[in-house]
Amino acid sequence: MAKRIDVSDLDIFYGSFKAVEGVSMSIEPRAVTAFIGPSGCGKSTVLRTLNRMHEVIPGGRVEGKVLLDGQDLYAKDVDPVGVRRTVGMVFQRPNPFPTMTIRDNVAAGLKLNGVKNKARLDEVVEKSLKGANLWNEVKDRLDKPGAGLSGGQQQRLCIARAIAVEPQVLLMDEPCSALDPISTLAIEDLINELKERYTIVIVTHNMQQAARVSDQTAFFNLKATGQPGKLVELDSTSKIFNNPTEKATEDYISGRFG
Ligand SMILES: Nc1ncnc2c1ncn2[C@@H]1O[C@H](COP(=O)(O)OP(=O)(O)OP(=O)(O)O)[C@@H](O)[C@H]1O
Repeated sequence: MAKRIDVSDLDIFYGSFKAVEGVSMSIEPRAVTAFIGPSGCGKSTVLRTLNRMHEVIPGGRVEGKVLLDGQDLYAKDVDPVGVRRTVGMVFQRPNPFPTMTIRDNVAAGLKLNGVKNKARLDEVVEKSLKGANLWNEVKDRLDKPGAGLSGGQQQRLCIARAIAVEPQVLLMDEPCSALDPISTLAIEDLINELKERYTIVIVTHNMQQAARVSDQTAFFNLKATGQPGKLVELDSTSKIFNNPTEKATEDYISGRFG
């Protein structure tokens, strides 16, 4: 089941550096939310707080709240590993486990969770690869290494790996930036299908991509280097691109930024 995310008064730090300040927003389930904004404004940093990956970085900490369907992800009794299972992540560069077979790449998370039954694993591998629109291309080479696939196929393999453990939210940090236009379209089509089942948040530098794939867009900005990034506005994608409330958003969208 897709889940809703509510962020309130979030400040994010790297050691003593406050990278992001005062973010409050709601991310709708079964929809795609795009994070846009200039380099260094904190898009990836905010994304990583949504599954507690930020604190993996030495000195990384947050103040404020992130609620997943009302549950505080940063409450004392919450296990961050469980959070990362519920809120999956796909990275900028496709990062399949290179020597593992395609099948084992997809099954890796389940095996870590203790699933051993081969029939069950095969079933999930097929379902996940179908879900990632990769099954037809790899069904006859499941025992070949993941590294032998094209970049676009590897990224779809990473998406299959992420959805195999049945997360409720998928975070994507510039998932197409290392891909050619055809692979990019395949991933965008896939995002469009996946949003029927998942809450999706995508960081993208490509404004056309944000306009194509997202339902909501969040624009982040920063006043100057060394200052914390802030959320300027979050609204429906058509509003942000056609009639934003804030002048800073309009300047950025229309290329007058900087
Ligand atoms: N591991 C880190 N250690 C210290 N500071 C970091 C780290 N990662 C990011 N920062 C700082 O946090 C701020 C926000 O960075 P972040 O990568 O989130 O921005 P971004 O909007 O995603 O940028 P880009 O579009 O260039 O990827 C920047 O000032 C950056 O230098």
